[in-house]
Amino acid sequence: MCLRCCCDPYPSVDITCAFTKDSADEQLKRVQAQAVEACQNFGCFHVTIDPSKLEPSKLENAQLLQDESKVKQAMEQIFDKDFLDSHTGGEQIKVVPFLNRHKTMSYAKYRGRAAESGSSSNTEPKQSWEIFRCKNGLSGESFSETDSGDLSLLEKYTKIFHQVSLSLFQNVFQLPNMFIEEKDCTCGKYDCSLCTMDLLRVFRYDALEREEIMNSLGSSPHTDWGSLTVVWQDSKGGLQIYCHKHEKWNNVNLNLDNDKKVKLFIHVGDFTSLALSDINSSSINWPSPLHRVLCPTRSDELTKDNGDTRLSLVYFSYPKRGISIQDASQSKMAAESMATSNDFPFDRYMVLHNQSNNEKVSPSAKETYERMKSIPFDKVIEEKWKQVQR
Ligand SMILES: O=C(O)CCC(=O)C(=O)O
Ligand SMILES: [Fe+2]
Repeated sequence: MCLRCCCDPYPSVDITCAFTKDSADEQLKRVQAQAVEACQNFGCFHVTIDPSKLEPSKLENAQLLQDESKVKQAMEQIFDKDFLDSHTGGEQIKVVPFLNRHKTMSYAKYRGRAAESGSSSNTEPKQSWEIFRCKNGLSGESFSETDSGDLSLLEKYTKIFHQVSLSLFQNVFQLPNMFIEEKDCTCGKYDCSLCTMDLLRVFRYDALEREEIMNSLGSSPHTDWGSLTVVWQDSKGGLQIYCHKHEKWNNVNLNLDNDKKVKLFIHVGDFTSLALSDINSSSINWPSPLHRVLCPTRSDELTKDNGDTRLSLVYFSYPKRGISIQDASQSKMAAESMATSNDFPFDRYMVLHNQSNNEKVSPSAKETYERMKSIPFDKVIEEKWKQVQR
């Protein structure tokens, strides 16, 4: 059983050179080693990127993430009450179309507080918008006829996060290209749908009274299902990671230097962790960290209610369509053998748990792994989305 300490502080790696240098470069080799070590020891790490050292074409629109107040200002527009009323008509779940920069339709989905996203039966005190990198990701759903230009900003953010994720897989981790879908969506052109499951979610967490915070978690404990998650959180913090060894929740502390660097936090997801682990032994090579989010504390001045909320942008990367855990498995033994170890901590992976609220007896996490490992992961995720009623 893997009982490595993964208490804070979490490592921080400046990955700017991953956008500019080729793989023979010594500085990039050091960055690769630091990032891989962070993934092995923690399954998560901070990254910083210095846009002033990049030509804009290397990471388009990186400046949109440079300044916390600008991100918050932009995102407050889409959570503004009047904006929500006019685009969702007061509904708690609504797909809203908007004109993208190609002047064709894209879609974003709003979820209000009553919309449950996880396994617990309580309402989580947050609102969110989500957008798929695939233009047709939401197009099959019913939507209103209004169009909102403000939502097109979500596509720009999606693109930045995708470029960061791609650069990590290709230039930093140097893993095979099946862990991530590189291509832009062309579904409009070819009339297919969901060419990639990659998606951005923007969360706005309510500020709560101090006594309420532990009873009403912003996000209940979970691991992320996919290849990799990229998180931008504002200076309220609130993201916490669990250390299994010390049975302790640790804050993901922010570096608040006003140095104009883009500051993100990276999580390894269940897919990557399962593919890189040696399932025949008991060892997790790259853990998929258990994490949760605490809501911010409400200040005494009621008028400051809005300023007290916490904002985060969370981007989920998934493997290429059609790829199973077994296809991506880096352990030849695990890829070939049917036998899996009884010591491997399958229970730690949310993707292997039935997250629906129905009472029926679920198979064990190990049994689920056995069944799931050879199924294309996009099919697995479609089933998971049904479990959490998306
Ligand atoms: O809001 C955050 O910082 C993280 C949320 C999260 O963990 C998730 O949506 O999977
Ligand atoms: Fe998460």
